[in-house]
Amino acid sequence: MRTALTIAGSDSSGGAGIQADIKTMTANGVYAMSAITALTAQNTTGVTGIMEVTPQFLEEQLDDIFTDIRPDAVKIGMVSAGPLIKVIAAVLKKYEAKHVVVDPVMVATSGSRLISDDAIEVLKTSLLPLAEVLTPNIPEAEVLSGMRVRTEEDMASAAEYIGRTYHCAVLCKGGHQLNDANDLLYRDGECLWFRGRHIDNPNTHGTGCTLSSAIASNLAKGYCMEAAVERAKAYISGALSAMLDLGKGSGPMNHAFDLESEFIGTRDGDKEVWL
Ligand SMILES: Nc1ncnc2c1ncn2[C@@H]1O[C@H](COP(=O)(O)OP(=O)(O)OP(=O)(O)O)[C@@H](O)[C@H]1O
Ligand SMILES: Cc1ncc(COP(=O)(O)O)c(N)n1
Repeated sequence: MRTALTIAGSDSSGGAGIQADIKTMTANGVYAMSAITALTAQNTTGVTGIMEVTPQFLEEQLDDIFTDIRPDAVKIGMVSAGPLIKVIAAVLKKYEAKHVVVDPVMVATSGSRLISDDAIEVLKTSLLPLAEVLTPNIPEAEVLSGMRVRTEEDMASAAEYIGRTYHCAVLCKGGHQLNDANDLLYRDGECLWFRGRHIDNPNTHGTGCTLSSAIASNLAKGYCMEAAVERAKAYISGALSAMLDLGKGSGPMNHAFDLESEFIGTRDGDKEVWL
């Protein structure tokens, strides 16, 4: 079985972060491992607290993983502080990690800030150059390129600038802002559009985490970048189409849409009767 590692923050409500990544990797047929950068106390309405791990403890988790079960791909999500980013960069180099997917998480769907300003600078100088592919959404692409992104042409220009600067592929996601389901892949001087079907579902908590983990899983299984993105888009469309509706805010998706999940008891009026 192929293996994948997520380096990210824990989401107590289970829809984004480490929890979304492990569900996605499992559903995409790879063995999932995790190195946790921070605990967050959050639900679908917002993040109420962040507790970072120490850089030493993150390094210990990563050393234990790489010296035992080597990941075939690595996905990096929320890393809120510069010293943690430096540890990740050093470990990826030390173990010559393959298929590194970086989702440059900056702000949660609920609006909460998930990275400090100085950490963005460390991200740019030490982590982005190690990535095979970056997956910014539009606001993140604006921060990384210093450009305003308002049109599809702007998405292509920003992705090209980021790709040339950090020598990697860039998947600029249109979600929630320009065109929801249409993403642009810049790779080796060429732009390729992935035009998805817009799904009318307001519950999009964790879409970015899920897409990047699905790409990492498919790279781990040996698919080329274009096929990995295509398959990841199909997976996220399935998870959104399942129309799960949990929580008071922008809720999570159904990562296990392929598995049976209905209540098997019966109903007596308003009451659930257990078998
Ligand atoms: N309503 C939708 N219908 C179909 N696909 C969607 C929809 N919303 C988002 N997507 C897809 O989900 C993926 C994640 O994109 P999105 O822009 O939502 O990421 P993000 O902003 O980083 O997510 P997050 O909510 O985790 O911050 C992309 O492939 C995008 O096209
Ligand atoms: C731990 C963690 N990582 C990432 C996100 C971003 O996901 P979203 O923007 O969908 O809230 C999050 N909310 N929490």
